[in-house]
Amino acid sequence: MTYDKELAAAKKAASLAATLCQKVQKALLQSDVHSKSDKSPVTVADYGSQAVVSFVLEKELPTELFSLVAEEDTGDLRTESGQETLQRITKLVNDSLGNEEVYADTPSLSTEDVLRAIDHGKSEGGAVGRHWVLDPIDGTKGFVRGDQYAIALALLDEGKVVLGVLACPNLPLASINQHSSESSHDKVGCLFFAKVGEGTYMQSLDGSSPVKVHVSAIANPEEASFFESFEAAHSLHDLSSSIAKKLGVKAPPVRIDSQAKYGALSRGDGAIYLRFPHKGYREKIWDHAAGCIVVTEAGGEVTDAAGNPLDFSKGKYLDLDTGIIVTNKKLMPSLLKAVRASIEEKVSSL
Ligand SMILES: Nc1ncnc2c1ncn2[C@@H]1O[C@H](COP(=O)(O)O)[C@@H](O)[C@H]1OP(=O)(O)O
Ligand SMILES: [Mg+2]
Ligand SMILES: [Mg+2]
Ligand SMILES: [Mg+2]
Repeated sequence: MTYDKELAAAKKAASLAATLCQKVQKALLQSDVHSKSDKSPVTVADYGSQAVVSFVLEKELPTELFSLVAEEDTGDLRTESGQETLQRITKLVNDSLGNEEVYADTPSLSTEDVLRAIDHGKSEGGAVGRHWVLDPIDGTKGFVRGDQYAIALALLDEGKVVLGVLACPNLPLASINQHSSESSHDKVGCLFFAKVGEGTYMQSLDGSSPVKVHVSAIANPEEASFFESFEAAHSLHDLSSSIAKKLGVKAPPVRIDSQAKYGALSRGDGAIYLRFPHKGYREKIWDHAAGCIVVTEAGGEVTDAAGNPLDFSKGKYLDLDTGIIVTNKKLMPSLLKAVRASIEEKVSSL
């Protein structure tokens, strides 16, 4: 079947990367968190995860042209002060791969091999051919806090997302909606995956059989709950709350980090996800590609604030009107109306 071997490789790559991230999150030292030039945090796990995914995809799909658009680059790791960090990343990567029987005989990667694997992620993407799209840790701030994060991997074919995998190591296997009990949150670690035209499935990261998931069927906004960023710096919480009020949503927002929001929405834990970055922020394709197909294949819709579908064919960035909104097909028309009204109010009050 189409993209079968690509999906199998993507699941394997994201699961291995998740194991690496879990190990680092457990032992996280302050010295593992560095600041990039845009002031966002990056850890040895972000780099390690990118190296592992890049290595596994190339190994598993040797006959295909390999193009990867990924978040991290090796600039800081090639400096004098980056050498110790690079050694640590290399050890982490070798430990993760060494634990896999199939790679046990592969010679250990050198620091140069690791740099090369990370640098594979330099592709610009676009509308022609196939490109893998990776966020090695989406929600680094959540990761550093000990909260939610995701390894998000998708495949673009001629500008369209054709498969997506979201590994969410800290997301409970049971629903996180407001009616679920705390005790049902004990078992964590979800792997969501979707292939175009074939639906979305979830399994546990430790390998249970996959179950098909669907977005919430709620049609009455009063019964809906909505997700937004944990970090207020990532999304305008006041705009989301004005939209929710207009719609008649009663429940308070559920704030969690990363594309785990798309995963949770795809299985109906909540019905709406609203994201309105501050002025001047440009959304990147790796922050939405996997989440988008996971939600749409589960029966949901993902659009910008003007109601247009997201266009992943323009390179690294998404050119968007104002924000991103996600919900089921029944709620979308009234949600879009509330979004427009709230944005107009905001503009006229300036
Ligand atoms: N200033 C910002 N505005 C919006 N999103 C941001 C900003 N800085 C980083 N991000 C990205 O937002 C996503 C997580 O945000 P949220 O948890 O709010 O959904 C991540 O992709 C994060 O990148 P990163 O992958 O580096 O963590
Ligand atoms: Mg980052
Ligand atoms: Mg991200
Ligand atoms: Mg990231």
